[in-house]
Amino acid sequence: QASYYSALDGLFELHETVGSGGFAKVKLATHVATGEKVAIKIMDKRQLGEDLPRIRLEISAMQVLRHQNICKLFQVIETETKIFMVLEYCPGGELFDYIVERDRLCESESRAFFRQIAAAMAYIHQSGYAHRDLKPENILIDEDQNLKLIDFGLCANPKGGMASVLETCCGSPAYAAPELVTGQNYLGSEADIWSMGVLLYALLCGFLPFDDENISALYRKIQSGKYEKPAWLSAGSVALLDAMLQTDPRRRITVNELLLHPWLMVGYDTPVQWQSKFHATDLESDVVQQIARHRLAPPQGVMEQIRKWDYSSNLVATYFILLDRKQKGRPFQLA
Ligand SMILES: CN(C)C[C@H]1CC[C@H](N2C(=O)N(C)Cc3cnc4ccc(-c5cc(Cl)c(O)c(Cl)c5)nc4c32)CC1
Repeated sequence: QASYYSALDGLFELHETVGSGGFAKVKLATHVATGEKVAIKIMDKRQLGEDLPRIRLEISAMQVLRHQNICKLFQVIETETKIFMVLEYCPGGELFDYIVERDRLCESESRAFFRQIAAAMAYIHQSGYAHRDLKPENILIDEDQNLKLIDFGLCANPKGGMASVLETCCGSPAYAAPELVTGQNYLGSEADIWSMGVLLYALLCGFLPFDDENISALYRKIQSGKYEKPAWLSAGSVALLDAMLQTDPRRRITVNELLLHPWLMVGYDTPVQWQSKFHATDLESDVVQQIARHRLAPPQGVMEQIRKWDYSSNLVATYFILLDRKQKGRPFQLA
């Protein structure tokens, strides 16, 4: 397996492979200009086949969706055979493994995580998207124990905004809403709320509310909406789970009602800050200054270059990576 890619020469130093999902390989790397760690998702276009449109969708969604709880896409490098996605480093790995290692999380840790998932989903829905494949395998943990959503390969951004219904059936069955498994027309935002209910249950219990090796038995359980309520679940947790795991999507809690639900507020005196901390318009001037100084170039010229938001350029990646360090309160300088 060649682990030398000329397209990355001088831009990134490649390290170990940390995972390989079906048609992609994920390697850790160091961004040479800033010395910062990143992850690079490497795909071979010839192996992608009919999955190529899904990757294009994931890339375009991640370029638009910039949020503190969504894994940041810093750069996209494409050759005639490969696509390289340069991504925010999440050393904590998947939330799925985090739960498995602990059996289940206590209510307060589940709440701290769930508030971040609700923030990401509120932002995604407000941006006119639906994720449609929410599960702990698609949620990563960064170096500060913050959650980062990944895998927007199934996300929908229907032309008519969220109001239009989505026909395609997708995502992972155990997290799929009843209206989805019965092939009815459904709203991505409503199906996402159901998946969030399944996710919250997985955090609090360490197993799934609806599970069966037999797929049609699983679908029947999902459509029944009946699930085990272990004794360790508080009344507040059960009330919220019931509000999200409503089989009738019209009776299901909406993401805006969720953000104000009492369960999310226990121990917190502020509602979930779901708006994105990232502003595409006004650039962070001290980051621009740092780059301009290092390049011995006028700041104005650097700003104009960045504002093109050309994801294939190393300048945009450098800006994003330094901005990310600043937002994490870490020192940022150019190597
Ligand atoms: C089965 N899975 C869905 C894939 C698994 C691959 C390794 C990855 N990882 C790990 O498992 N560490 C232990 C290290 C690690 C560090 N930083 C990462 C940063 C980004 C990503 C990432 C991976 C994929 Cl497949 C994406 O589409 C996106 Cl948008 C981002 N994975 C990272 C990652 C976690 C997920």
